[in-house]
Amino acid sequence: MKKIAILGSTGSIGTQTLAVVAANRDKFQIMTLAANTNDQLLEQQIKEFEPELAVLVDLAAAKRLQKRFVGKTKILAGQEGLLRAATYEAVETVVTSMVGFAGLEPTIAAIEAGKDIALANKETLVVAGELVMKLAKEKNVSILPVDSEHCAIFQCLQGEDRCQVHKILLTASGGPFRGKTRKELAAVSIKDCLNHPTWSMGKKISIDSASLVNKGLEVIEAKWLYGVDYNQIQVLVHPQSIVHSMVEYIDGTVMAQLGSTDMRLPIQYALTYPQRIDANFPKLDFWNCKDLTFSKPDMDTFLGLKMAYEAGRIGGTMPCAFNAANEIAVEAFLKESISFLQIYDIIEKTMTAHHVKMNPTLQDLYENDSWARSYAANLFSK
Ligand SMILES: NC(=O)C1=CN([C@@H]2O[C@H](COP(=O)(O)OP(=O)(O)OC[C@H]3O[C@@H](n4cnc5c(N)ncnc54)[C@H](OP(=O)(O)O)[C@@H]3O)[C@@H](O)[C@H]2O)C=CC1
Ligand SMILES: CC(=O)[C@@H](O)[C@H](O)COP(=O)(O)O
Ligand SMILES: [Mn+2]
Repeated sequence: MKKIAILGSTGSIGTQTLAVVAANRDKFQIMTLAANTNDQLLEQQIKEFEPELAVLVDLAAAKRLQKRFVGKTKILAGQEGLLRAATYEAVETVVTSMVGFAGLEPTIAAIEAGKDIALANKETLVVAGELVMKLAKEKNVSILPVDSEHCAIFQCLQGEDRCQVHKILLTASGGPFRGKTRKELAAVSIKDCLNHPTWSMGKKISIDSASLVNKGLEVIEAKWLYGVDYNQIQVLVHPQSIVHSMVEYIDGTVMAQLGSTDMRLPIQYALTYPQRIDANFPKLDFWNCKDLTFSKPDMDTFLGLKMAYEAGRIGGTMPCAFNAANEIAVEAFLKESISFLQIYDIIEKTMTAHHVKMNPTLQDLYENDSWARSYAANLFSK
């Protein structure tokens, strides 16, 4: 019985993780759950999975739940509660399914406490990949990728010599605006952005997929997970999202992982690795597969990917600034304060103004995240 914590249990990845657990009650036990504000859904989850500890970071939401909840589960509030959920003694694996930079602190706390990490929160490695991977090595904990592409790469690397990897072929759906011109992107709405062609996901990652910032974040995530150079990571637009990514070896062999567009597969694999267990979700049906196509991404239109490569190659605190500017811009876009294309402007201006610090400490990263957030916010709130 694997004992699990889920940070971000009320979100897209969190609820799908609970679906995997519900289908395999003999294999997994939920020890702690944490979310931000959604007390109604967290309460339902507590009733169904009976964790020992549940946390709402938002103090008002936690208070509401503490007032009405009767049961054995202890309910805590705030950041302190979140860190308790991440480091809870009996937990073996922490699923990091919170969104954004907020995922960094509890992930580091969980690694410090010796927990294996099923990593969905890609922002953690974008901001602090070098530090996090080093810490995981020191603490002898596994970082198991949940992101579908990174799970695919991980599977393609099994049993192989990593020194013989020629390149990683990272697939991208192209998002809802694949093929569109910059002019056409000017007036896109929130609803257009959230209409992802192949995946159903939380709002922030859906906007990131539309801007190709998500693919940029994934390039940096792959760099740290697999220790490759940026020129060894090639993005391929594959609109069908069936080939989840590939690895090309020095002899020209290409290994690919294919599967249905269902996040329960990578989530389950991260929780059962190195074993596989039966799927309780639809498998790929080759009779109904459309053509599998691959093409070059349009990085001159979808600047999110181009700027992420730049940020990654510069290194130091630049990916942290890139990420913070994007988070601020996406939040503003979702509040209808800026247009879609302004997301790119805000990232670009923040990166241009940023003074990079190489080999940053965690403290440096926190300071640079704060700096980039306020710089980015000032670009449109004046
Ligand atoms: N969705 C997907 O298919 C995929 C997602 N990912 C990555 O996984 C992560 C989660 O994405 P997704 O599930 O789509 O996001 P959602 O927006 O659906 O869910 C986010 C979750 O995080 C919680 N949360 C937000 N802020 C905080 C905070 N400060 N403290 C504690 N909990 C917080 C939310 O709580 P509440 O509901 O209470 O606000 C919610 O449970 C992201 O990093 C994303 O890039 C990666 C690959 C695929
Ligand atoms: C499901 C998943 O892993 C997402 O990160 C997905 O990759 C988004 O699709 P895009 O390829 O459109 O960014
Ligand atoms: Mn992905």
